[in-house]
Amino acid sequence: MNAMANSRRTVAVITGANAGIGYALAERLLKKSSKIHLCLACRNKARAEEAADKLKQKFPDADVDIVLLDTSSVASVHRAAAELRNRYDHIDYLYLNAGMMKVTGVDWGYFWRGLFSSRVFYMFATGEGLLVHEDEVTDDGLQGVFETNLFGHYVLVKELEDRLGSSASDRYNRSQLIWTSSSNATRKNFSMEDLQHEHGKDPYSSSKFAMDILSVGLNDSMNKRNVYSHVVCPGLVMTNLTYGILPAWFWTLIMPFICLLRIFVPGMTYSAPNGAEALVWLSTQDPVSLDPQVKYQSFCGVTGHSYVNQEKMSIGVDEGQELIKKLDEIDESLQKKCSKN
Ligand SMILES: NC(=O)C1=CN([C@@H]2O[C@H](COP(=O)(O)OP(=O)(O)OC[C@H]3O[C@@H](n4cnc5c(N)ncnc54)[C@H](OP(=O)(O)O)[C@@H]3O)[C@@H](O)[C@H]2O)C=CC1
Ligand SMILES: CC(C)CCC[C@@H](C)[C@H]1CC[C@H]2C3=C(CC[C@]12C)[C@@]1(C)CCC(=O)[C@@H](C)[C@@H]1CC3
Repeated sequence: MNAMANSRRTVAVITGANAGIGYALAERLLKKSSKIHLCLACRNKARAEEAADKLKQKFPDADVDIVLLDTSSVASVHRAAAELRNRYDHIDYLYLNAGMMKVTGVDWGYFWRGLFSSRVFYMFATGEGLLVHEDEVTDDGLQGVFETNLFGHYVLVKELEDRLGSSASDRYNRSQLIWTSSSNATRKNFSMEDLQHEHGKDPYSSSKFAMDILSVGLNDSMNKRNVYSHVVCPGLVMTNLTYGILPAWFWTLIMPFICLLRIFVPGMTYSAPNGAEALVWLSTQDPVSLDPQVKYQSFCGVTGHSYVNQEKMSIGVDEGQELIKKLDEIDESLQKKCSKN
């Protein structure tokens, strides 16, 4: 880890760290170096404490604490950011991982047609068009998937700006923003005119594509301050998110099939530690040498070994700037609403 060589402690904050990929990431980071200070940013105190206790049991010397953060509430994001600013004068790694997807069903007709078509492997790798989604409106009046996956994280980054990077070009002052995006992110599901995806059918894909655009925009505006942003796809991982699509027993039953499918679709990482591969790998890289136009994917071989693949994206810096401008407008209008109440 690049900040390790410095005498001050290395701080990593992980959102959605109490379960799934976020928790596996926490474990893998501690396995790499028990000197890292971890902060689990979670929405539920009991679940966060349980995860922190589990980590401390496995790594008795580890420095692990929690902060309460609900990315679907701007007030909660502001409170969490204030708490994090209080505790740390510098954040080295900010993992923007918390996320949700509300699925009401699988389009099995589309699945069977896809199975006997040329798009079969693409279908397994991206899940594009296979799921039937729903969304909700948050107390902030925003679309739930948009606010949870993207907007709440954007506000967090903004609020933590003075704890990220530094204008001094010292490499130990660098910070990395690492977003858990998805191979399911597709341009055709995203519109700048319908950022929150109020009128579309795939809010998850839209929020993840917006994440890819945002990361490109943030590099453009923040690299000069030594802040670097990258996106990751962990592959298809068995977590509460996938158990919301099909039951756990089903996924366990078809595990041999999924492992075999890795010959053609290496994104079938299946386990959370495998899925965390690219997230861990990024923390070991010099961010200056990384390409902001690449999505870092966790891949897995048939024998079960995980590795990182790089997939080129094609996103304009101007798109990134436009998205940031629009997110700032939403943020301002929410702040105005709050100050009136
Ligand atoms: N599983 C997969 O196949 C893939 C997952 N991803 C992405 O990986 C990330 C992690 O998901 P995964 O581990 O699979 O799923 P899990 O459901 O296991 O974990 C999601 C984490 O995010 C937290 N979370 C959800 N909503 C909020 C919120 N409003 N505020 C704060 N935390 C919240 C959950 O908290 P709680 O436990 O309280 O619900 C949990 O800790 C997500 O961004 C997801 O989109 C990307 C590609 C594939
Ligand atoms: C394999 C089984 C016999 C049939 C399962 C069919 C679908 C339910 C899955 C096939 C590809 C999967 C997939 C995802 C969800 C479940 C599938 C559609 C994701 C969209 C989950 C969230 C992500 O972010 C993507 C990376 C996944 C891509 C693959």
